[in-house]
Amino acid sequence: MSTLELDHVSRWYGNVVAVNDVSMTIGPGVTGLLGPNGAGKSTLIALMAGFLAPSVGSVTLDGRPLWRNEQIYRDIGLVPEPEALFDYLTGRQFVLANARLHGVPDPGAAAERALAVVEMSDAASRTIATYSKGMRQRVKMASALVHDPSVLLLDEPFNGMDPRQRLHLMELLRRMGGDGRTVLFSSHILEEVEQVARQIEVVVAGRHAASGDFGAIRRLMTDRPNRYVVRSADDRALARALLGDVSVRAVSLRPQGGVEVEATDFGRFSVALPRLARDLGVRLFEVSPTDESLESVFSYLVAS
Ligand SMILES: Nc1ncnc2c1ncn2[C@@H]1O[C@H](COP(=O)(O)OP(=O)(O)OP(=O)(O)O)[C@@H](O)[C@H]1O
Repeated sequence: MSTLELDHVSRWYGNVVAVNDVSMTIGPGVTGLLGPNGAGKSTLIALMAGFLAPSVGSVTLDGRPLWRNEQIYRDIGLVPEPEALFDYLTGRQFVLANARLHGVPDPGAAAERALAVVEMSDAASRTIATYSKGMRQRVKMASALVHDPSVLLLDEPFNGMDPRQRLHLMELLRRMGGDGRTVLFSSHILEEVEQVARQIEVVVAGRHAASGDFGAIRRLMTDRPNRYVVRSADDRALARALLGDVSVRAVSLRPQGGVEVEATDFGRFSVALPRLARDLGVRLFEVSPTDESLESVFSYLVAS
């Protein structure tokens, strides 16, 4: 059982602050590292893998510092995001090379075991150039697992996978977590994370924005104020009525037509709007959210 600990960690590249004063503890089981593009997820994973030194703060595995600590690499498996594979090698040769690099006692047996775990034994004699995206991901996973590490770190492992490959990988991650390994994977998609991860850590613009199980994170995201544009046959009358409803925090008439509504409670608002329109005899033409982008959800989390 292994626990990764980040204690007030910052990392900058020149004058770009990629990770800003992050403290978090990653224990056994599956943890999802959620954040929009550029949030600092890859930098955090590189810090946890011992590939990068923190500019400030410390990253430890069971109390041992990760940076420049060769012994610790035996405990860590990393599945990086870039497709840096050797296409001319077969899957088996690639995994075997990694087993040798790690200096495992019986590299041949270790490679076969790792290939079997990711269900790649049958395709192991083909060159990597002939693999699909999902197969490439699995062979990377096999090479990360070949030395049987207690910690597995995966950077955006679901990117570019089709639904079947996605389900397969989710199942594999669950199994790894269930075996007591400390598994952390990054993603920018909440739905993806909540299907596998027991614990979710949210990072935005280098900062640690939220932490909890998926229920807690989901609540944080859906309870934020929601903005909608409503177009109707009589915007002014509708705006007046909406302002009187508890589910609505602010209403404004847009110069180009339509009412902009800030709702505090989406559930109540979705019931109140059609009821008010019906009572007023006003026809509704369109209701559309104005800020459903993931970035706006994340910015709300950081601001709160
Ligand atoms: N080697 C580098 N030199 C300069 N800036 C960097 C370097 N690596 C990352 N950055 C910057 O640090 C910030 C965080 O990048 P990082 O790749 O860690 O984020 P991310 O959440 O993994 O994003 P993505 O999902 O797009 O890979 C970004 O602003 C990025 O441009």
